Amino acid sequence: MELFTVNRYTEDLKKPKTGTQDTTNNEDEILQKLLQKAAKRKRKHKESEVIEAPVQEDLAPEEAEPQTKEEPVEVLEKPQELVEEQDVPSNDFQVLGDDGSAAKKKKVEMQLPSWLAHPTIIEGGILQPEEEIPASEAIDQLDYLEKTTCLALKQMKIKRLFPVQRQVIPWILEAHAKPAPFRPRDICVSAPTGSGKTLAFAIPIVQLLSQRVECKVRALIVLPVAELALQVYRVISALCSKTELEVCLLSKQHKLEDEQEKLVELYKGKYYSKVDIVVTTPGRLVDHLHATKGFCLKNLKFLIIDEADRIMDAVFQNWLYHLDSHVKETTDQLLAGTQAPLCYAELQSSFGKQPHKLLFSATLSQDPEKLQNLRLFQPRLFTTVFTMPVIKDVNGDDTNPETNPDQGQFVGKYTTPAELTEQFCVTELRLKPLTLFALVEKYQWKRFLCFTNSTVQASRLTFVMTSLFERTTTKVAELSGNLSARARKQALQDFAAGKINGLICSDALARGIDVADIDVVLSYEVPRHIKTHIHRVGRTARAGKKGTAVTLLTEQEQVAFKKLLNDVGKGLGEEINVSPDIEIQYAASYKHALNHLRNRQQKEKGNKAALKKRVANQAMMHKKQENLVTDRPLTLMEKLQIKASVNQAEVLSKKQDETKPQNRKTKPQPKKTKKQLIAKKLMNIEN
Ligand SMILES: Nc1ncnc2c1ncn2[C@@H]1O[C@H](COP(=O)(O)OP(=O)(O)OP(=O)(O)O)[C@@H](O)[C@H]1O
Repeated sequence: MELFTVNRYTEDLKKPKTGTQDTTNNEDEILQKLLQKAAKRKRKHKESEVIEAPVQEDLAPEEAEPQTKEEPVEVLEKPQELVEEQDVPSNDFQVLGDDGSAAKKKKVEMQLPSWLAHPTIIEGGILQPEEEIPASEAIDQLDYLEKTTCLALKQMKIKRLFPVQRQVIPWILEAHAKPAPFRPRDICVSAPTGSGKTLAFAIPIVQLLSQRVECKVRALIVLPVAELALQVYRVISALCSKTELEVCLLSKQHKLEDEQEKLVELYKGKYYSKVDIVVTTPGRLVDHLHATKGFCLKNLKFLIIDEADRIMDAVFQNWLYHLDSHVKETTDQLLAGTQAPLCYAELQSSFGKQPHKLLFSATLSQDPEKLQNLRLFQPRLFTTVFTMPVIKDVNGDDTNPETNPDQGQFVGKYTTPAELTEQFCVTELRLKPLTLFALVEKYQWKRFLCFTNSTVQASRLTFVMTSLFERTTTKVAELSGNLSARARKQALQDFAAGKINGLICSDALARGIDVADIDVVLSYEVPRHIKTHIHRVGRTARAGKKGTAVTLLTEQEQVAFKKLLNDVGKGLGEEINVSPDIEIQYAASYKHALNHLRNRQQKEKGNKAALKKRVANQAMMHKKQENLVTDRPLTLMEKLQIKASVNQAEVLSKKQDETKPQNRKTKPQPKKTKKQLIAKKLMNIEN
């Protein structure tokens, strides 16, 4: 896309006239020509002023549209602007940054690649209640679903397919039914949260792999966090229950050795794969690519990236680079390097050698160009964002801009589930926790998620809310990256079982987590990005069920948040409020809660300072001992190593201190651990 046009005037200068004319004469001639041109223009504009209908050939198309009578000021002003421009002799060069020329610049229109501008629209966005589904749509009536799949779906209590599944599943199955050298187009699917994207890729890959003879890793599903990977693993395992396919979950929640045992086996000096489908996080995948002998991806048929925009945004140990070198030995690389095959011969040679890439997300539309890092093969986009492709006439102009102003605007638009109601509540910053408490009490929400922007805030808010809810039946807990994987799993389980009513979360878990029947999702702090908002509110109103999302805003935040929503074609929603005298009503308990928090923070500060001092003292003591024991002084490297190990110990104990607020009452025992650590380090140095 061209952003600027720079005209270089070179022609006449390059061709000096032959004979007696020197360069000076030539320049004079050019100057004459330019002055003539300027005079000609002046004449033209004088004429246009007379007839009061200016010819605006230099203006952008929308500016050149006939002016209505309601805007007389512009009609008079535009010729004036043009006349003023003529005062400076034109030299046919476009001066960058020049104010006059900037006014003339044509509006730069976003030109999407064809595959983004012409998506396949997923029809039937609203998920109908089960009772209203016609018999013809029941899963056993769908001829593309195998019996084993229907059986598994029935066990999962699924009676019909959702729109995204109805569209994507047959498409993938059909694409793979075509003979060589046909290569299926890679696909990107952008559909709202809770619309059933997991089954949309799980069903076809399980069906297409179920007839395999030898067990090899043929499908790799990559998800951003361990909790999500576990969730998808469960769905795939349930689908595979009626087949011979083996599924394996790789995530940091398990020991690497245990996973290695599940992945491969060594028989008579040769490694064999024990699994067909691998569900993993990017980080863990890289660990196995480096450390697991026999973990082979050369037979990969499907590469599925869920929450694709999130995964492509983050670096995640450069996982794509590592994956690339492990997939297929072909001349054209999977994820980087040469272009996708263009001619028949290339297509034939690459047939079956590259995995079919399937990308899914609810917010894929932010910057789909990023996905090009994956070298998608003739990608196809499936989306529920309802905008028609731009229809251009032969001159490249939009044929009907008035009737369809949103045409072709896929990028930057998001859809939330139709069943979601969005609301907001305006409050003061100092009263936010109290407002949150009052809202839960007023609406009697028994299952809610409350999002904050950081783990520290999640931890503090949980503390205050626990104190506020002390005398009620409502129980809240923290669910953030602060906690260990096990603690997070436990919190989610307790919430699902109804032992906890509210989870106060950081955004680490805003994506993809599927917990049934959440009454309301609360945003305690305004999300920094619109994508975060879409994923937060998407934890409710899932699978066709109704849900509510409430954002707590201060007066100032309200303006910024409204803009954030408007930019993607959304509105603030309905305003709700709590009684204005909540402050008086709950004054005592709020004061009590805040005092508690203050004490806790002071204690934490004290603990940290004491710990730091203790660690420093230990390091000093140790150094002295070392100098006594060994005659020789420590080398620089040894000193650095000791320092690093002490620092590491310090960071570790700090982390433990932060992540286990409930254990803070127990006496810290860092002395022994640190001694051991230093001793171990020294042993290593000496060895
Ligand atoms: N055909 C179906 N019938 C009934 N329930 C379904 C169907 N498909 C999926 N579900 C249920 O809908 C819920 C949401 O599905 P899923 O997690 O796949 O959504 P998603 O589109 O991936 O959402 P997100 O973008 O938030 O990750 C799940 O509880 C799932 O069991």
